[in-house]
Amino acid sequence: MRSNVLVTGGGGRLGRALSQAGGPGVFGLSSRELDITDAAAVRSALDRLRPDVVINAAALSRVQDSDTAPERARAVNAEAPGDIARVCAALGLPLIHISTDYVFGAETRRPWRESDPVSPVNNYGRLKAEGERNVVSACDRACIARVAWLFGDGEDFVAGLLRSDAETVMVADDQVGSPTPIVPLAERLLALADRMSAGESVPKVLHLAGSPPVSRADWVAAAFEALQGAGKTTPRLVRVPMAAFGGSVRRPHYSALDCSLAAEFFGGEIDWRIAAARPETFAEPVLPA
Ligand SMILES: NC(=O)C1=CN([C@@H]2O[C@H](COP(=O)(O)OP(=O)(O)OC[C@H]3O[C@@H](n4cnc5c(N)ncnc54)[C@H](OP(=O)(O)O)[C@@H]3O)[C@@H](O)[C@H]2O)C=CC1
Ligand SMILES: Cc1cn([C@H]2C[C@H](O)[C@@H](COP(=O)(O)OP(=O)(O)O[C@H]3O[C@@H](C)C(=O)[C@@H](O)[C@H]3O)O2)c(=O)[nH]c1=O
Repeated sequence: MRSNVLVTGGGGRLGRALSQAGGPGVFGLSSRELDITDAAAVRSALDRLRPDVVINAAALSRVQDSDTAPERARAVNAEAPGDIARVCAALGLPLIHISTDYVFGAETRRPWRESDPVSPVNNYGRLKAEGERNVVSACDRACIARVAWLFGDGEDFVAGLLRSDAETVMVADDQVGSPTPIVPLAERLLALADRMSAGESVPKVLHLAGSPPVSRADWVAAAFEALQGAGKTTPRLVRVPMAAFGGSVRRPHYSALDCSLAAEFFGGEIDWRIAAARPETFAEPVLPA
C-alpha cells in the first residue's frame, strides 16, 4: 500500500527527499504554498486536500535562528506543530512530526532512549521539545520522529566541507551523534506513514536515526576514507574541540539516539556506515585528484 502523504516544509532537505522517495503519492507544500504559522491556512489546506497522513517537515532548522529570531522560531518550531496536530485530530488524520536529537544534551555516555526526559541545551532544542509536547497533547494519532545529522543530499555537513575547497578542515571530535542517511530515512518515514494510515498503532515517539553513535570527526573520517578509496583527494582532517568554533550557541556533546525501538519496528537499523562508504553519497568531492 502507498498512502497519500502531505508534507509541510516540502521545499526543504527532508521534504524534497520524501517527495523523491515517495513519487506521486507524496505531495509537498513549500513555505510559500503553505505557511504553517497560519493556522487557518493549515486547516483549509488539510480539509481541501484530505491526505491519508501528514508529515510536518517544516522548521526553522538553522540552530542559531532560535537565538537571533526567537519569536519566529517559537511560532514555527513550537506553536505551529500544535496547530497542525489540532487540525489533524479534528479531521482524524495521522501525523508524523519531525523532531531532533538536539532535544537532548545532558551529560550521558549511552544513547538517548525515547523514554528519557528531554534535556535541551540551546533554544532550538528547547523550542523543538515544546513543539513535541504540543503535538502529543493535541493529537492521539501522532508520532514524533526524532532524526539527526542528516546527510546524503549534497547539502550536508560533509558535502559542505568538500565544497569549501579547503586543503585542511577542522572537525569537532568531542561531539557524538547519530548521522542519518536521508534516503533510507525518507523510505522509513513513508513506511511509517503507510502503517499509520492503515490504522496500526505506532509508538508516540520514535528515534529514526543512524547507528552506531560516532563523533563528528570519526564520521567525516569514514566518509573521506571512502572517497579516497574511490580515487578522490580529500582535505586533511584536523580534530579539534567544538569550542574551537566559538559562537554563542551551545551544542550537545552527546546527542546520539538509541534506535532499537525503530530497529524492532522496521526489522533492522539504519547503519550510517553503509551510506558513508559510497562515494556518490557526497555529491561534490570537488578537490582534483
Ligand atoms: N538537517 C538536519 O540535520 C536535521 C533536521 N532535523 C529536523 O528535520 C526537519 C527537516 O529539516 P530539514 O529538511 O533539514 O530543514 P530545511 O531547513 O532544509 O527545511 C525546512 C523547511 O521548512 C520550511 N519552513 C520554514 N518556516 C516555515 C513555515 N512557517 N511554514 C512552512 N514551511 C516553513 C523552510 O522553507 P523556507 O526555506 O522557504 O523558509 C524549509 O524549506 C526539521 O524539523 C528539523 O528540525 C532534525 C535533526 C537534524
Ligand atoms: C563550521 C564547522 C563546524 N563544526 C562543528 C561545530 C558544531 O559542533 C557543528 C555544527 O555543524 P552543523 O551546522 O551542521 O550542525 P548543527 O547546526 O549543530 O546541526 C544540527 O542541525 C539541526 C537541524 C539538528 O537538529 C541537529 O541534529 C544537527 O544536525 O559542527 C566542525 O566540526 N567543523 C566546521 O568546520
